[in-house]
Amino acid sequence: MSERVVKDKYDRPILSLRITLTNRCNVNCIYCHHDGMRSSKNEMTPDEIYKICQIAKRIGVRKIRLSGGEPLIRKDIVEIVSKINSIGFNDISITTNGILLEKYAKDLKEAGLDRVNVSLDTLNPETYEFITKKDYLEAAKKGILKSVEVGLYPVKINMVIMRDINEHEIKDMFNFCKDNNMVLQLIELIESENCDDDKFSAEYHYKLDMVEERLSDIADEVREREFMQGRRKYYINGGEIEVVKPVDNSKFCANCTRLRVTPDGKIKPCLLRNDNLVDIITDIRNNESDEKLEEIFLKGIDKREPFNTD
Ligand SMILES: Nc1nc2c(ncn2[C@@H]2O[C@H](COP(=O)(O)OP(=O)(O)OP(=O)(O)O)[C@@H](O)[C@H]2O)c(=O)[nH]1
Ligand SMILES: C[S@@+](CC[C@H](N)C(=O)[O-])C[C@H]1O[C@@H](n2cnc3c(N)ncnc32)[C@H](O)[C@@H]1O
Ligand code: SF4
Ligand code: SF4
Repeated sequence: MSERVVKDKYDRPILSLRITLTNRCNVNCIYCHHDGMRSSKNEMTPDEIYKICQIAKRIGVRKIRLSGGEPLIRKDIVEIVSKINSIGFNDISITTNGILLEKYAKDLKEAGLDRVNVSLDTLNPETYEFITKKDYLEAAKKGILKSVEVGLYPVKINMVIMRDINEHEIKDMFNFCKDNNMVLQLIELIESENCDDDKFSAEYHYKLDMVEERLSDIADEVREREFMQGRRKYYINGGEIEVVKPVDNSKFCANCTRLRVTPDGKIKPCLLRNDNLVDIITDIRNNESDEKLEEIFLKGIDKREPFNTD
């Protein structure tokens, strides 16, 4: 039997769910968009997250991504992954700053986590401290290597590229990734109303078009991820670089297949909008039926619109 696929009004299939587990974090990155939302009271419990994932599975979601804030500062993170794993998704992943990964990587793997994306913008301790306001570079690196060691695969390194801050470090970071069998993701800085410093994006924004051109020239192979915002992957000398260019990119939004959930249990149709959230947690707490909860999910999907259009 073929799996169910729900599409939105723009013919985009909903294949992945991104759950922001908390807005709290153990660092304070200068550019952080906080997954598009600041408030963080009333975080969902593991059972509530489990229920949301069960409904997601019913409507055909294949992939679950846990994010934050920093998802690993939730003390129940292993329990959350274990519960989600019992539902049977194709892919469960976490996006993390890596600082607590040395502690949790093995337990997360055993609980059913498939892979991690770890944010690391620099290998330079001073630059790391400038960006995050903390000196946790070594902890993050240890966490990254531990993830590789326990078999989370692939480990992806998220590097947000900023003018005059780390643009010159791409080659070093690529070598660090290649040497440790990891994928490098270069991310264009997104302007967001949820960033503490609203002038930051304009000052440090660095267009990745030239970088992509250069990668095209030297790549042995280029592939496109059709159901993942049409992103391109470049294979170079046995290493891999993916480029994430969400800014003013209508193709990126036209190929967006993910729905989001906020820490306090609202369906969030788009990273960059907060005027179309749909509350689902109230009905979960009222023990409403799965059919009713599915209807709420579908209402969230109905509100999806591409943020960037031509
Ligand atoms: N505008 C926009 N940016 C996104 C979206 N999803 C991810 N991003 C950006 O892409 C970057 C990487 O996100 P991750 O959480 O590591 O996950 P991913 O790369 O999207 O997912 P995988 O490739 O499956 O590992 C982050 O900097 C996000 O800000 C999205 O739906 N819209
Ligand atoms: C909000 S963080 C949450 C997960 C975790 N704390 C981390 O840093 O990986 C998710 C991803 O968004 C990226 N991000 C945050 N603010 C951004 C911005 N303004 N532009 C582009 N990416 C951003 C981070 O680098 C990280 O890879
Ligand atoms: S990007 Fe991640 S690690 Fe940095 S402040 Fe935001 S949530 Fe925390
Ligand atoms: S519509 Fe565009 S901006 Fe909104 S979540 Fe999807 S890719 Fe991101």
